Formats: sequence, structure tokens, C-alpha cells
Amino acid sequence: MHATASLDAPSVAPLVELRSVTCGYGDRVILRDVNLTVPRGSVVGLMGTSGGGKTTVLRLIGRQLGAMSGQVLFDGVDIARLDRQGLHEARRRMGMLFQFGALFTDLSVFDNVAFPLREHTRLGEEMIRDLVLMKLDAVGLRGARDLMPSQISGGMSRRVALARAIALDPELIMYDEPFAGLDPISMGVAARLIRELNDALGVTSIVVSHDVDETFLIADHIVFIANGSIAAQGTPDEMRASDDPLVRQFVSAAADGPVRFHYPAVPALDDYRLGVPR
Ligand SMILES: Nc1ncnc2c1ncn2[C@@H]1O[C@H](COP(=O)(O)OP(=O)(O)OP(=O)(O)O)[C@@H](O)[C@H]1O
Repeated sequence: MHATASLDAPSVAPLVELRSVTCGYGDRVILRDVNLTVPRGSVVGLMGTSGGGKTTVLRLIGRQLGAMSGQVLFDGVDIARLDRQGLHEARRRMGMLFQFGALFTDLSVFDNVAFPLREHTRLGEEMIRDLVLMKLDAVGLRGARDLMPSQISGGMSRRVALARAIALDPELIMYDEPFAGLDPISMGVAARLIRELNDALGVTSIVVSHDVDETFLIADHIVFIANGSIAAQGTPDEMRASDDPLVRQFVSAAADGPVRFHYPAVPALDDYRLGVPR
């Protein structure tokens, strides 16, 4: 029997959606009335000014931070409405990779990747072994399984952390500054890996990054966050062609523009009081 077309059709609803979200810490509002859509299967680059609220978006999605108003939908479900168990299950479908996705230093590469499988599943060791080796293979480090974190480079550690983040087969992978501190070659490797894994695993990825070259290379969609809201968004090509001064400043890495290099201050001469007797 053939399935009907409607059953075959992939769901087109976005995997993640922020609807009019306002949030912050304490009384301080960080994001105001933000709307954001992350289509399934896409790589979305979240860029923008330092302190603008990019990491806060990731925290919202994982509900490490609740919205003051508005909704955060994951796979069509308002995550604020999930009970403990529901939230736990939703989080299992998300892989989080923080900048220095610290590995357990006293565990081998293999055991680091096995950790979430041992912690969250009842799979036998034989199965865990195969899964770990598959994940390590996906990041090119199957051969490094017996090394300790102190024996591998920073770029390799990042890849092991990525293998660990995909151990439970998440549908969404969130990367916070995945290229920070990497040399240009490792950066290129990491960027390609993010895109290739996204496509090979059929997942959706959100990449918070300052690195324009790498992020523009792999993202389908770029979202610029500044001053608590979305300042601009579009494809990397649209962003490159944008005449929005903020986007231009960011793309050309200019030191000054709408985002000031100097923190607001009284004029330097007034501050230094040069020649003014004290
Ligand atoms: N736990 C917290 N408590 C209070 N304020 C916080 C907390 N976490 C972040 N903030 C503040 O919220 C604002 C946004 O922070 P966030 O980390 O989301 O910015 P970002 O865009 O990721 O910045 P960067 O690119 O510098 O990492 C910053 O002003 C920061 O100081």
C-alpha cells in the first residue's frame, strides 16, 4: 500500500520559533519582542554585538531561562507549558555545545562520548561501543578513542565535545561560539563539520558566532541581534549586499560604526584635564 502524499510530506513547521519574546535577567530586559524562526534542516547563524543577547536566545530555547512574555516553541510545542518530564524529553532532543564544551579530563575520549549514553539510556555496553565509535567517526576521531583530553589539541577537543553532543541523536544542535580560539585551519574544519553533520544527520543547527567568514560559509540564514532585538536577517548573500550600517560594520569588521568602539565617556580632554591645574 502506498502512503498518501500528505503522509509522506515532511512537516514544514519550523523546529524552533520565538514569538514576540521578551526576556531578561531580574528586572533587566535583554530581548524585547523578538520573533525568530528556525526552519527544519537549516543552519541558522546568530550574530551581532557583544552582549546583545545571542547566548540568551540559546538559553531560552533550552528553557534555562524563561520568557517574561511571548512564546518559545520547540517542534510546535510551547516549552513553557512542559512539565518536568516533558522538558527533560525536549532537552534530550537538543544538543548544546558551548565554546569550551569542557570534556571530563579524567575520562578518555571514548568515555566522554559514552557518558550521555550511559547516563540517559539503558543500552548495553556493546551497543554503546558501536554508537560511540560511529559518533567519533563522524567527527574524524575514531582513531583517537583511547586518548585522554590532555593528549589532544583544542580543535580535537571541540570535535570530541561535538561527538558527545550528538551522542543521543539530537534534532537540534546549538553551538555557542564554536570557532572561538581556534586557528584558521581548525576553524575551517569545524565549520565544514557543522554543515556536514547538519546535512548528514538531518538535524537543525543554530550557531552563535562572531566569525563572519565561517558562519556565512555554512549558514542558510543569518540573524543579527543588536540592542535587544533583531536588527537584520537574511541569507549570507543578502547580508553581504546589505546597506544597513550595522550589518556593513559587522561584515567588514570595522572597529567603529553604529556600534561604537568607545564606551560612552566624557571627552578625553576633559577627562585627562591636560594642562588644567588640579
Ligand atoms: N545570568 C545572567 N544574569 C544577569 N545578566 C546576564 C546573565 N547572563 C547574561 N546576562 C547579560 O545579558 C546580556 C546578554 O548576554 P548574552 O550572553 O546573551 O550576550 P551575547 O550576545 O551572547 O554576548 P557575547 O557575544 O559577548 O557572548 C549581557 O548584557 C549580559 O551581561
